[in-house]
Amino acid sequence: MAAENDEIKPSGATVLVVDDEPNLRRVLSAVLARDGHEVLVADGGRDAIRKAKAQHKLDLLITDYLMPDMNGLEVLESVRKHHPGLRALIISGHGTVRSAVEAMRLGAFDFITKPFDVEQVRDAVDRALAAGPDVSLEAITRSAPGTGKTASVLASAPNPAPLPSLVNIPNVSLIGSAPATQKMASQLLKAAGASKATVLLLGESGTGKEVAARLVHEASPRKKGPFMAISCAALPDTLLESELFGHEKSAFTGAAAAKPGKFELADGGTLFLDEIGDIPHLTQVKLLRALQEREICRIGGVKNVKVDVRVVAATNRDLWQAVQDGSFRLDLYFRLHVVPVWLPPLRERGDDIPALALHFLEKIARDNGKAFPLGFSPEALACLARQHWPGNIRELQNVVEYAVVMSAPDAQRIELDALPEALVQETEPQHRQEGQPQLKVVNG
Ligand SMILES: Nc1ncnc2c1ncn2[C@@H]1O[C@H](COP(=O)(O)OP(=O)(O)OP(=O)(O)O)[C@@H](O)[C@H]1O
Repeated sequence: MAAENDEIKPSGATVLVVDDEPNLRRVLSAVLARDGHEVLVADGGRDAIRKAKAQHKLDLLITDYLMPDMNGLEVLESVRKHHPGLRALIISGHGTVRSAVEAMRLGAFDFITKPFDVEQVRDAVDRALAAGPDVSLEAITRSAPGTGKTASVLASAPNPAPLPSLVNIPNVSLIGSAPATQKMASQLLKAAGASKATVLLLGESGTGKEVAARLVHEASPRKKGPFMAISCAALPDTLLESELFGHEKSAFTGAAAAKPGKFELADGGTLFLDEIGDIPHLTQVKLLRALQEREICRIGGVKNVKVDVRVVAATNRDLWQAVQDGSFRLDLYFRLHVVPVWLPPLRERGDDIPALALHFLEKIARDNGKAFPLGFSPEALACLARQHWPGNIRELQNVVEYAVVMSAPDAQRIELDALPEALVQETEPQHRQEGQPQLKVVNG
């Protein structure tokens, strides 16, 4: 088995291993050398930069995240000045997902949490080497957008734990640190990295599918391209087709001028198709063709137009069930079900409720021109925490909005009596028992 694997592994690469723990350096060097790579070791960031500078050829950096002299992302940033496009694996025993997210955003290939399995590292090394140099390099060494600080300064901010934002990239703020949320975020970021793969977001209404779709776009190499969103349930059949594929002049009554559809408008970027489970049969056929051929034909048009679009689709329906009962095409299902990501209901990430509630409180108070209340009273927070939240994060947001409106303009905090009465009266046990995920994720 090992011998078989050895035959297909990339070998002969030059790898720099940076870790202040001698044992780890030893283990990693031994494993990599056994796989036929040339291994350089450094016991810290400065040593790594010096060695990288002196090195002509470097194919991969494996660096610890937390080291006494600098963190792994700073090492990556500096080393890349001498080795543009260098791939990196960041290893951390202190791996908050936030650092992982930051690492991926800055162009690290993978983030590995200690304790790790040697096979896991070998696998990550193989994938990083097989991927070749990172061509989106400028994005890594550039200053982090909108802050004026360098990305490494952001990443090394002391103790990220009190910050509620799990992912905070321009246009996207994904709040939450519950294990289910972390898993979701890490899957979304991995999906983002595969710039063409169709992503299918599965989750109940209000679980953050649009936020997730934006994250996939903004964290992907397509982020400079457009992000277009359309709700497939909100439009009558003919209008939906015209919105998706566009139309030529006089294609139908009222088509006074030619109009490009969302597929064309999203060229080079991402198209978010919300409520995909609701599209009519005929549109399913056309969508399938667009996904297969990567080209569309406007309504009333004669020529096909090539489009470079990544589709992120979302549904709160059980799509597999829809396939079973004949309302959704099997071939389209498989076209969409490439990278499925499950968005857990809020009741399965109860730990996120305080951070989400505070996030909405700040945002809503600001939007309403109110002074930002300091927070929630313990009773109010406890009440929020024990709800079942059938409407998920959107419902929590609505409740916070209600509470802001109901509170006195100069209220220092949100009290229990500012929350909707029905919520306050609800009792924990009944509602906790009700909630079961409504969706089945096939092969997910
Ligand atoms: N993790 C999160 N962090 C911060 N805000 C969030 C998060 N998830 C969702 N939201 C917010 O909650 C609201 C509902 O999210 P969103 O519209 O993305 O849900 P959805 O699953 O698309 O809902 P629907 O299926 O009803 O369209 C939005 O205002 C969104 O900004």
